[in-house]
Amino acid sequence: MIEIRKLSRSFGNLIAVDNLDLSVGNEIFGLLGPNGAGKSTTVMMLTTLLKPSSGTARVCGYDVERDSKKVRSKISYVPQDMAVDRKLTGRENVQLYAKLYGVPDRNSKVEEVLEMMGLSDRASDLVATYSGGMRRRLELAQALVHEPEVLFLDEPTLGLDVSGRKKIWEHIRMLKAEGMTIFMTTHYLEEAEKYCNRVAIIDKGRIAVVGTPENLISSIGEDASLNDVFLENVKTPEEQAGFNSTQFRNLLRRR
Ligand SMILES: Nc1ncnc2c1ncn2[C@@H]1O[C@H](COP(=O)(O)OP(=O)(O)OP(=O)(O)O)[C@@H](O)[C@H]1O
Repeated sequence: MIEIRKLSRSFGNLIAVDNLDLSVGNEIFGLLGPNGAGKSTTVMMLTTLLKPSSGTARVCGYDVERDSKKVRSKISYVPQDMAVDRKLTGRENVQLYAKLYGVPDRNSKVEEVLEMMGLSDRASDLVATYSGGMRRRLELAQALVHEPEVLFLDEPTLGLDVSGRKKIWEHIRMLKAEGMTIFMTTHYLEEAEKYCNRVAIIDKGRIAVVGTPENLISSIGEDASLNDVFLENVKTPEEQAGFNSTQFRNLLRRR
């Protein structure tokens, strides 16, 4: 569903994404990495919102630069920041999207996705009155209205409480079971460990490791977790600055 070859993106002298190679099939795929690692930049290129500096990416067989319109018709993207209008009702938000995408049989499709996300009862209420979890589910409903083949999610459970996060994951898994490919970023490693079919850890624009959570964890040790895999593959700020942890502690002691 997604084929990335030697994909790079620079901002001035900064290389945000560096020579990325990755293939994603029909799965829940998690892109993990520290702040500033290049996750959002990668997602922005795959969703045609940002031009690559070099390399190629194909989504559903279409090139993100040459066939960007085709790509957009096959995907949906739920960004980190709010993607719904607080001054409209839930239903009006989804209707707006359905109209923009020229969805046939619009009204019944809108009701179907609202129902799917458990929002039918509150669909006539203003989004301003929704909880964070409901708003996230509305963003998903909106993203699903044109039946995308690939769904890109930037930190879908960020800021939600435990039950809100559980609900979002139930929906994500249901979408995968129905044949949708999910490409997501997250900082919640325990969620990625539990729910992603495969993950990649990216650091300073480069992929450090990619694989199933089970395989990555077993390569570290018996009682390990995805947190340990992450820490093993991502440089801490002091390591990036050329210190090892002992040097860093000594430096702090001297101050
Ligand atoms: N429009 C831009 N102009 C200049 N630099 C940018 C721009 N967008 C991103 N960057 C830089 O590119 C690097 C990668 O940023 P990116 O947002 O992709 O990281 P991220 O992994 O998504 O981080 P986070 O987890 O904090 O969201 C960072 O150093 C960031 O400051």
